Formats: sequence, structure tokens, C-alpha cells
Amino acid sequence: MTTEQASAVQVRTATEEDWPHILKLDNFAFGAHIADLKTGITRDLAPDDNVLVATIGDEVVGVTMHYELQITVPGGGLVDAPGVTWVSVAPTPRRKGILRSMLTEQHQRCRASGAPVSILTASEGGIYGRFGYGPITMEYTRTLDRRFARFRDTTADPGGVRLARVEEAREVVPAIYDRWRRTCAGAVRRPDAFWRGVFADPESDRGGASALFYMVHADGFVSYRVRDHAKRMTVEVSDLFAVTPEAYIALWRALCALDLMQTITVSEPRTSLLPYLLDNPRLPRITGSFDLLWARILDVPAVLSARAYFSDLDLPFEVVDDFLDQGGVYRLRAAGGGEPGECYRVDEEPRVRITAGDLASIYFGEHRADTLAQAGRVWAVDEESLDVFDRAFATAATPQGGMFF
Ligand SMILES: CC(=O)SCCNC(=O)CCNC(=O)[C@H](O)C(C)(C)COP(=O)(O)OP(=O)(O)OC[C@H]1O[C@@H](n2cnc3c(N)ncnc32)[C@H](O)[C@@H]1OP(=O)(O)O
Repeated sequence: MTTEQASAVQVRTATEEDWPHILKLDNFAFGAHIADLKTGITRDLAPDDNVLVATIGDEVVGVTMHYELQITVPGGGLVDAPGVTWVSVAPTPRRKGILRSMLTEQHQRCRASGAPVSILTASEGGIYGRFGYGPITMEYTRTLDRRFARFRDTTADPGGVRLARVEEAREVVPAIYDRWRRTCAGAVRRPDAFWRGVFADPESDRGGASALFYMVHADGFVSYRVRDHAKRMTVEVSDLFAVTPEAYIALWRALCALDLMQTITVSEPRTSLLPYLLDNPRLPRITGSFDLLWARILDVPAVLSARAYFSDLDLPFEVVDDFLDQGGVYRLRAAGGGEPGECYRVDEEPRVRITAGDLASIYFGEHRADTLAQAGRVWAVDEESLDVFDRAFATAATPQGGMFF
């Protein structure tokens, strides 16, 4: 494709006729043939107005869409968060600005709709920073040789776990997840259509492992697949969410009692109770890590006024935003201890300067302003301003996303 053709790119809301082309684009982009079930679920999650295509003449060359999601912020507030997904551009006109054109239109529309923040799960870490996104939750894969797992004498044995067929799990698991996600910063509401896909559990989602098994507690649940590596059976945990430590411990005791299984893998945030429950805290080895969720703040005052802060703060700071209109100086006033802050634009000299993406990263508590300053990404007029800013954005608990989309 020539540069002249690329300049003829149009971005518009998708129509019914675009869908076969959208599917073809995403099949090629992600290297998989998308099944009818997944297409139906996607169309329920993204109403037609939320789907944008890029065209050159009659040809659909790009797509992006968003699901209508909600995210929990530190302190327990719930904020609408369009979930950007299914982003792809045909391999033929790559790096001609088609993604940038689509995301510009999409984010202007999301901003105009009043959504304060947008989120996504990124296929590659190098794409979305330039659009003002920052990573907000991290997941660590822990691998445990179950045969050597011994619980400490001090670890409780609460019981209360039952084995559930998928029909039984369907009745109770979404409500438990919903209770959990309201307690956890960074957690995303899972719409009904998303659960439909989870419980349908198509062969194409299993990667050669078994269908999902469920264990359920009144305050938590775990789902997992079993993979048979030449008779060395591995439990691959898919979901593990617990509203109370008792439920978490009970579920781990049940998992570790699966005698014929050799290994258990689980993906959890940085802080995990698991090593503290075992005689040998080295047993759950961290064997991988990845950023699950990224966020883009669309409305700085709305988002910063929605969360609670760890300690007192009252200072002007500058947001640098090369993509949307959120750049400028704001004052944030907050009292540590649970009350939401108050944020508004001001005409003052800033004491701290931060990019929109880095602000999203520190907002949910996974990343610290102090670390970003050491990396040369956050500027502060003096150490004290940085320290006040850094401490106020800290969170007691590590954020967790809960949903990959
Ligand atoms: C939320 C999600 O859905 S994540 C899924 C994203 N999609 C995929 O990974 C599918 C496969 N990849 C693709 O379809 C395409 O390569 C896309 C969508 C990633 C990029 O589309 P393009 O139209 O080539 O991107 P475009 O030319 O608009 O690039 C915009 C900017 O992003 C940069 N960029 C694009 N792709 C990448 C990449 N993979 N890594 C790093 N930077 C990238 C470009 O250099 C450009 O930077 P600049 O504007 O600052 O100079």
C-alpha cells in the first residue's frame, strides 16, 4: 500500500455487513480461526456502536471495539471503564498510522461519552504507552510441586470446599466473583456474556488440556484444567478468587490434596498468601510474570476524585498527555484514611510532573512514583514533594485485574 492510499483511510462505526471482514482481519491478526460462539459473545459484549472499522475504499483494513466494563479503584469506588479489544490492522497496510487513526476516534468517543478511564489487555508491551496507557496490574505465575506441599501447623484448616459440576458452578461462581471484585482495586466486572464463554468452555480454549474442574467454597472458588505431560499430571489453575483468607486457605488445602497431580500452576498478584501457608515457602516458584491490565485516564479530575488515598496530600502536579486533552496542571487534595480525594485544574506551578500513562500505573497501586522518578520518568521540584505524592498513591493491597479480554 502506498502512503497516498493510506491517507485515504476512513474510520467509522461498523455495520452488520462489516462483520465477515472484521472476523477475517482478527483471524489473520491473532493467527486463529474465531469460532461462532466467541463471535456471538463478543457481539453481546460490544454493542454495534462500540465497534469501529478503518476502511480504504471498500476494503475493511482495521478494527477496534470496546466492551462496557467497570473497574474497582483503591478505596472500593466503582468506575465505568470501556475495555478496548479486538484491535487489529491488516498486515498489508502496516505502520501507516491506521491504528493511530482508529484509537484517536475511539478514545475521543469514549471521552465524549463520559467514561473516565479505559482499559485493555495488551498483545505486546510496546504498543500502548504512546497512547497514554500504563500497566496497572501484574500477574506472577507460581509453580508448585504438590507432592512436597506441607501446610504449617499454624495454618488453619477451615474446610467447606465442595466439588462442583459445571452446571452447579454456573449457579454460584459469578456471584462469588462479583463479591470479590468489589473488594479488590483493579478488578474488572465480568458481564454475563463473558461468563457464558467461561462455562461453555469450548475445546479451542483448552490448549490440549482437560475441560474445567470447579471447587467451590461459600466465599471463594477455583477452576482448573488438568494437563497430562507423559503421565506427569499438572493442575493449571484458571481462576482462583477468594473473598476471605479462610476461603483461600480452604481452596489451597483442597488443591494440594489432589494426590495424583504432580504440579500446580497458578497466576496471582505479587503478594500471595500461599508461601506463608507452607512449611517450605520456597516451594511455590515464580516461573513467569506478565502485565494483565493497562489503563488510560480519560478524565483526570473524575478518576483522581474517585479513589481513596493512603496519606494526606495537597499539591499541584502536571500531567503530560501527548494523545488526548488531559495534559495540564491539577491540584489534588486528599486526606489519607479512606475518603475519596478532590482533584481540579489549576493555574499554578506544578511540584510534580508525570505522564498520563505513569499516572494510571501509580493510581492503582501496583507501581510507585518513587520508582518511576528513579527511572527518570517522574519529575519533582524537591524530595519532599515526591515523597508526599508517592506515599499518597500507595495502596495497602496489591491490585488484581481478574479478567483477561
Ligand atoms: C487491546 C488489543 O486488542 S491488543 C491487540 C493488538 N493487535 C495485535 O497485536 C494484532 C497484530 N498487530 C496488528 O494488527 C498491528 O500491527 C497493530 C494494530 C498492532 C498496529 O497497527 P498499525 O496500523 O501498523 O499501527 P500504526 O501505524 O497506526 O502505529 C501507530 C504507532 O504505534 C507504533 N506501533 C505499531 N505497532 C507496534 C508494535 N507492534 N510495537 C511497537 N510499536 C508499534 C507505531 O510505530 C506508531 O508509532 P508512532 O505513531 O508513535 O510513530
